[in-house]
Amino acid sequence: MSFVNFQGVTKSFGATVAVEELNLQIEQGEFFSLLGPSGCGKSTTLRMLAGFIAPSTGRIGVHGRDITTLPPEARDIGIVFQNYAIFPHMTVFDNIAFGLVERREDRATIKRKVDAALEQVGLSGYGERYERELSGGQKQRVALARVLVIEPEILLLDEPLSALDKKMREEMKFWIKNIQKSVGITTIYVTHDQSEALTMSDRIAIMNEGRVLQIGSPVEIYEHPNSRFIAEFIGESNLLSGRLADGGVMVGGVKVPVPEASGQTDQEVALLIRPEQIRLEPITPDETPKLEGRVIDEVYQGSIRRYLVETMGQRLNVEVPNRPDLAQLPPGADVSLYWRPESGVVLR
Ligand SMILES: Nc1ncnc2c1ncn2[C@@H]1O[C@H](COP(=O)(O)OP(=O)(O)OP(=O)(O)O)[C@@H](O)[C@H]1O
Repeated sequence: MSFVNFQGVTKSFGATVAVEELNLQIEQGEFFSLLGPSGCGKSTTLRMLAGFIAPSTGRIGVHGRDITTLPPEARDIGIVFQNYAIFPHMTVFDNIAFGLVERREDRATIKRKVDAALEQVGLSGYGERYERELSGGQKQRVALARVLVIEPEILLLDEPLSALDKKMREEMKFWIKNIQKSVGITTIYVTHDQSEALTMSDRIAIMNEGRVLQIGSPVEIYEHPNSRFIAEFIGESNLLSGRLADGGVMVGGVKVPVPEASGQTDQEVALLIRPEQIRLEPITPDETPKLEGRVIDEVYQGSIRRYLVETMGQRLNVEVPNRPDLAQLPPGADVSLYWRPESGVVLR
């Protein structure tokens, strides 16, 4: 039996179906992300688990207990939102102590637990500060400490990094993941940012229009997306249109080998190739490459060069590391293209 169980959960707001027939199992200690575009239903899912809204149909279970109709305060769940919900008129110490005071813990225990929480989030010595004296990242650390100190069974994080600047977001991604691992708390993270989900999660559920389209590890989701929607939503993608053939996909008169191509010959498919999987080389006169193309555009982006290459009547994005041993290819250059057959994913 999984730790968190959504069974046939649907939530409608009038005519809007925010979440439809959700069946989701999350294991104890897992870092699980709900990822999807705005309006896909991820916050609604989280809010139903927290008890802020009730499902229209279906059941939610935690640790073998049916919590579908329990009020939020009767659920053992902590939540951190996008906007740092810390009290401005209280010190950091008192903010973190808040839940413990409500539970009427004694002063010595409160002091010990708050000091430990401050240390855990790297804010020892910040106890006497007020919200206005903290950076955005520090405020989110306080918000997290305030939740962790009461040792909930489940931690819910609703876009906790989206109000931070890019550099702080990068730093906090690793920091949150590390803290989650060291505490071992079952965590459900809501985000529309694929890089956050890929970096932090054990597993990711990709949602769209109220439904879960795929669940898998970051590697499974990125390397084996099960639909065009996911291929395009996660990372950069080239989707070549072609038709299934024996051992490959026919693209513009060329058979591109693929590892497995079950399905009907001649069926229309898309062949996904990630930009970083393609190797580009200048064509030398004695070469007969399998795939030839021409550079249409080149964009310098510091650590990589991005090329737009026309081949087999279609255009591909190619990402090449900026290294002295890799040729720089100006627009107009004739090139050969290589990738391993197993880098291609056939999507229907
Ligand atoms: N209280 C509400 N009343 C009416 N419709 C709602 C309500 N809450 C959410 N919805 C609708 O339900 C759908 C899913 O919303 P939800 O907030 O779960 O999406 P989301 O994936 O979290 O989006 P975002 O990333 O923009 O927060 C949307 O169409 C939204 O407009």
